[in-house]
Amino acid sequence: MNDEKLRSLADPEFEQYFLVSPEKLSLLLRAAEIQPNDRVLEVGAGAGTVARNLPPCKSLTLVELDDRLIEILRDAVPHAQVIQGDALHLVHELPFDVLIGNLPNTVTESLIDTLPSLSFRTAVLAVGQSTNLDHLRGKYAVTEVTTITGDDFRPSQPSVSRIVKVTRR
Ligand SMILES: C[S@@+](CC[C@H](N)C(=O)[O-])C[C@H]1O[C@@H](n2cnc3c(N)ncnc32)[C@H](O)[C@@H]1O
Repeated sequence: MNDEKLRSLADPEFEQYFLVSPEKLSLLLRAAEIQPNDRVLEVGAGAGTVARNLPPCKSLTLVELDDRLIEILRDAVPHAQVIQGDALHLVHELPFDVLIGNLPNTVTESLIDTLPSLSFRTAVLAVGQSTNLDHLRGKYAVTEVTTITGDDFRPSQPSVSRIVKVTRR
């Protein structure tokens, strides 16, 4: 999908900025360490710019709240199961080994609070610059992968986010 189409799809109400930087996508994918037997869940999958770059895995499920993007995701990533709904509810219902998410910061912070109640091996999440992750550090190793901002996205994202990797100790 070209830049113009991504810009026209983006709805500020949903804080939609789609990650397109090949360098940042590659860092994100490397951090996720997806194995062929993994069940992968991406929450807030947007237009599929991350999902279509994911390596082969046992199953790929994409959750997106905005119903305008559901058919676009199905076309962009035909091998994925695409579900319209709220990630904060669906993470409790869907099984996964690897979780990937670049959601609005307030949603991510709620997701982070709920992580200890979920069963997974690795989560790779975009978080705000000031999002506090200290409460995860006892149970999980939390490492910073990279920062993403500006022209890493279409449209350009005004704020800076951090991609963090969370793995069970
Ligand atoms: C910043 S965009 C990122 C899209 C994609 N992950 C990427 O990096 O290109 C955030 C996406 O999360 C979706 N979203 C917002 N709240 C959500 C929620 N509660 N559950 C699922 N998706 C949500 C938005 O509609 C939007 O597509």
